[in-house]
This record gives sequence, structure tokens and C-alpha cells, in this order.
Amino acid sequence: MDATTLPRLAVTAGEPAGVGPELVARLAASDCAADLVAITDKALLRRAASASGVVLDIVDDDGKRIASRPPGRIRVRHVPLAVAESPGHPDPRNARHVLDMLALAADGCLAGEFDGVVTGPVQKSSINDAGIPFSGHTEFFAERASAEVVMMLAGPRLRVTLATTHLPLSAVPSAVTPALLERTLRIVRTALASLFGIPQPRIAVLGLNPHAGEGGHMGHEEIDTIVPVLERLRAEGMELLGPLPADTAFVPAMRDRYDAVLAMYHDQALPVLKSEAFDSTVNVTLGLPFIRTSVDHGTALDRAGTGTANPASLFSATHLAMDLARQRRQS
Ligand SMILES: NC(=O)C1=CN([C@@H]2O[C@H](COP(=O)(O)OP(=O)(O)OC[C@H]3O[C@@H](n4cnc5c(N)ncnc54)[C@H](O)[C@@H]3O)[C@@H](O)[C@H]2O)C=CC1
Ligand SMILES: NCC(=O)COP(=O)(O)O
Repeated sequence: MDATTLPRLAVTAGEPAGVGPELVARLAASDCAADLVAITDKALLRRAASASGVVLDIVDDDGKRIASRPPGRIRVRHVPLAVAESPGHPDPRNARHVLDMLALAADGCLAGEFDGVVTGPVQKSSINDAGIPFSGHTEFFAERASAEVVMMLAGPRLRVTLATTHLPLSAVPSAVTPALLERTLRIVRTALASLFGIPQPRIAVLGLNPHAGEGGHMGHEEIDTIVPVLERLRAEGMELLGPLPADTAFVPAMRDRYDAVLAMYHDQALPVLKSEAFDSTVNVTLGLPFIRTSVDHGTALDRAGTGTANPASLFSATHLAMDLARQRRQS
């Protein structure tokens, strides 16, 4: 990418029976100043455009960088469906199609063909129903890039990162080890500085138990595992708050005291973000050698094919990826 060309972003359409393809069509129809390369089945994108009431000029991607993109023009890397989609009803026979899109996008980013990838939502259960172990894009891209990563959800007023991602709740306590916490906090600190321009970030770390263990009366993970890691990293100069009780860490009086939160598990913090900024929150994978942003929502099967899905989260994810790509170009 040079100063005269647009950020070149792979956009994966996600689950073909979900709202992803419609949202990609809406994005392509917008005046977003990015070189968007949809990774999807071409006929599926045409049907999604028609369901959303937008007209697209769909062309094959020739790999060349471009300086401008008229609204409606979208380049495509064709990844064929196994079977035609039925909106609202994922078919596990299309699981390989979904994973092929992710692999193509990741490999293209690693090869420098794309400046980043923006992902539409996938139906994880449908991939699992096909007999393929899969827990999320975050883990898929980490493995593909051989990187240690952290999931962040960034909204207009709150950034939340996760120590563990897609685990059953019963597996969380034993997964929260000193090594995991230390690695995660280092990745979060580095990313807040390099991606979000906060050179000395303040990170609030949540406890695992109610009331952060209430001094050991409601669980010991804080005393045994979390506090020693925080003390060690504070001694290195990291600004860490906590461990804080999760139920009060997000109250208005606390918000000014940190730049990001580290939660111990998925549902400890994501409901806070999704309930206050569902439309504008973006999922960002920290620690990858390439930019990856995503919608915060799922496949919305109840809306698929109706053209009523809100594209705001995909727009926000794309704009963040564009900003990060430009920033990388300048650094
Ligand atoms: N980035 C990803 O790939 C993600 C995938 N998922 C997957 O999505 C599937 C469904 O998950 P759910 O928990 O049902 O969450 P969901 O986000 O698909 O749906 C929850 C509710 O929000 C509504 N909604 C979601 N996106 C919307 C949009 N753009 N505009 C208007 N309304 C919208 C839906 O209609 C539904 O009422 C699961 O397989 C889950 O694993 C969930 C989150 C992220
Ligand atoms: N709730 C966020 C989520 O599950 C998305 O995960 P991923 O597919 O981006 O790893």
C-alpha cells in the first residue's frame, strides 16, 4: 500500500445462510474509501444484493491496487458454495466453504496481498455439525498465523479484552494461569500503544469470582493467581488496576480510570459492551501479524434474507481496519 492507493481489505461474507452476505452487499454499495475485495461466492453476493435492494458491479479481483472505488463496485475472490444457501437455515455442507474463505483471507494478508481482513459472522455450530473443530475466527487466525492473540471488543466508550475466549464456563478457572495472564496483558499493552496510540495504557483487570473473591471468602483465584501477576507487572511499570469486582468495574465512576478492561471470560464483559453499543462495537484480534476486525454480532438467522439487518457494525469494523492500515503505512 502506498500513499496513492486505497487500503486493500479482504471482506469475508461469513455464514451464507446468515446476514453476512447482505451486509457485505450494503458495504460494497456505500462510498467507503477502501479497496474492498469480497471473499465469497459471486452468485450468493448477487442474491444478497438483490435481497438488500442494492445494485452492485461485481468484478473478479485482479490483485492490482487501486486509487479509488466508485460506490457499488466490488472485486471478488470467488469461493464456491457447496450447496445453495437457504436464508436462516445454515447447512453444514457449506462449512468447508466458510473455512476456505477465512484461509484465503488470512493467507492473502500474510502474503501482503491484503492490508487486513474484515470478517462477517459465522455460524460456529454449523461448522461443528460438519465434524470440524472450530471455536471462532480468533482461534482460527491465531493458528493460521502461528501467533498468540487476544480478543478485543472496542466500542466508542469502552474497550474490553478477554483472557479466555470460547471455552465452556467450567473450563475457565483452570485456564486462567499466571502465564496466560502475563502473556495476555503484554499483548494488550503493546496493542493499546501501537494500534490505539496510548503509550502508557491503564488496564483494569477483573477478578474471576463475585466481588473479586471478597478477600478469599468467595474464591481464591484472585489471591493465588491474579494478584501475583499484577504485582510482578506493576513492578515493571505497567499501570494495572485490580483485580476489580466485575459487577462494579463498569459503573460510570470507574470508567475514567482505565483505557481498557481485561475480563477473565467471554460473558463477563461482552454483554456490557453489546448492550450499550451493539451497532458500533468492533471485534479486533490483537497480536496477529495482520489487521483483523469484525462485526460484534452473530449471524442473525432470524433476519437473514429480509434485507433488514443493520450494517453499522460492519461499517465500523471496516473503518477501523482502514484507519489501522493507514497507520501501518505511515509507521
Ligand atoms: N463474529 C462472529 O463470527 C460471531 C458469530 N456469532 C455466531 O452467531 C450465531 C448466532 O448468535 P446469536 O447469539 O444468536 O447472536 P446474533 O448476534 O446473531 O443475534 C442476536 C440478536 O441480535 C439481532 N441482530 C444481530 N445482528 C444484527 C444486525 N446486524 N442487525 C439487526 N439485528 C441484529 C438478531 O436478529 C438477534 O435478535 C452463533 O453461531 C454464534 O456463534 C456470534 C457472535 C460473533
Ligand atoms: N462474541 C464474539 C465472538 O464470539 C466472535 O468470535 P470470533 O469469531 O471473532 O473469534
